[in-house]
Amino acid sequence: MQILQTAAALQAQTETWRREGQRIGLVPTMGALHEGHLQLVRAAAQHCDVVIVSIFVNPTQFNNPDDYRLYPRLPEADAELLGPAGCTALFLPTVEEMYPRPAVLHFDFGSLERVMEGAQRPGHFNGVATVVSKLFHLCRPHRAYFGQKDFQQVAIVRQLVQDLSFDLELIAYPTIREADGLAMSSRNRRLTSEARAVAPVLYQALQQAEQLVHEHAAPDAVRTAATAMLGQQPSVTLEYFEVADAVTLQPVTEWQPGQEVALCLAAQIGGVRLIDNIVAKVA
Ligand SMILES: Nc1ncnc2c1ncn2[C@@H]1O[C@H](COP(=O)(O)OP(=O)(O)OP(=O)(O)O)[C@@H](O)[C@H]1O
Ligand SMILES: CC(C)(CO)[C@@H](O)C(=O)[O-]
Ligand code: BAL
Repeated sequence: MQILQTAAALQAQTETWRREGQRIGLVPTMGALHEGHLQLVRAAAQHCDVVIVSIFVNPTQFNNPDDYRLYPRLPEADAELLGPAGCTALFLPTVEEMYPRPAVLHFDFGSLERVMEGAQRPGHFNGVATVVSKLFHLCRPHRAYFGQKDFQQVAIVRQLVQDLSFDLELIAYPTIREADGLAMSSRNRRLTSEARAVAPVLYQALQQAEQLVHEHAAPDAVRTAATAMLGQQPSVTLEYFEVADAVTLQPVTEWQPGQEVALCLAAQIGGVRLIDNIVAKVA
């Protein structure tokens, strides 16, 4: 596996691969890799000739300076994991390499970004769209892999691909969980053992909500039940629990038969912010 640290080196390599007719897979990450990331890399290796993994803790998508400062950074350990998973090239740029001057691009994804993560984290999706666009230009992937754990991010990137006519296939990969149901996340490393013991309640609340959807409880009753379950845990601060249409991401007030709904939440446990979701189908 080669490690590339400059945009110029990455561009030269991807141009060569394109000329040779190699199919390029891209897995963008912020590092502190876990099994969720590695499954994306393995999936990319299965379907592509070469796989680029980027590790870049992107400052422009953080609205909270402490969250950015405390984000786990483990580049050496990450590099060890990537070769065996099938990564061909690790792109590990500095902030100055990615942003030689302050980022000024402005994206507007309309109603898709005015809810949930977009509403709670001002500027977040502008930063995501900026860095993902740059990565798409530098890597010129045939396929780009993203996790469903970041459900709204997938919807935003899908819109970005369409709006800017990126010639690539977007692959949304299912959420990988710990044995107790907690969605794998780099931020899980920051949980204390007490917080880690409580954290599976997030998935339990989602499972309860899914069951209620299947029982045709009203959307507001689903929200209320989830909020009540999470409210029983003093260390959990719920930011939102939403029942959203899985395509438009807008809050659901009435079920449509056959509709897919995304049950999405964000919560802080002991000061660590986690997100999770389940997609359920209305009978
Ligand atoms: N548990 C998981 N299952 C599947 N994909 C995942 C999982 N966790 C992260 N991903 C995906 O990996 C890519 C990189 O995510 P990122 O590096 O932010 O990791 P993360 O674990 O989501 O970290 P955090 O949520 O703490 O920022 C994203 O497309 C993300 O959706
Ligand atoms: C897609 C991404 C790598 C952009 O920084 C990030 O938002 C993430 O890790 O999900
Ligand atoms: N995977 C989500 C990226 C973020 O929280 O900024």
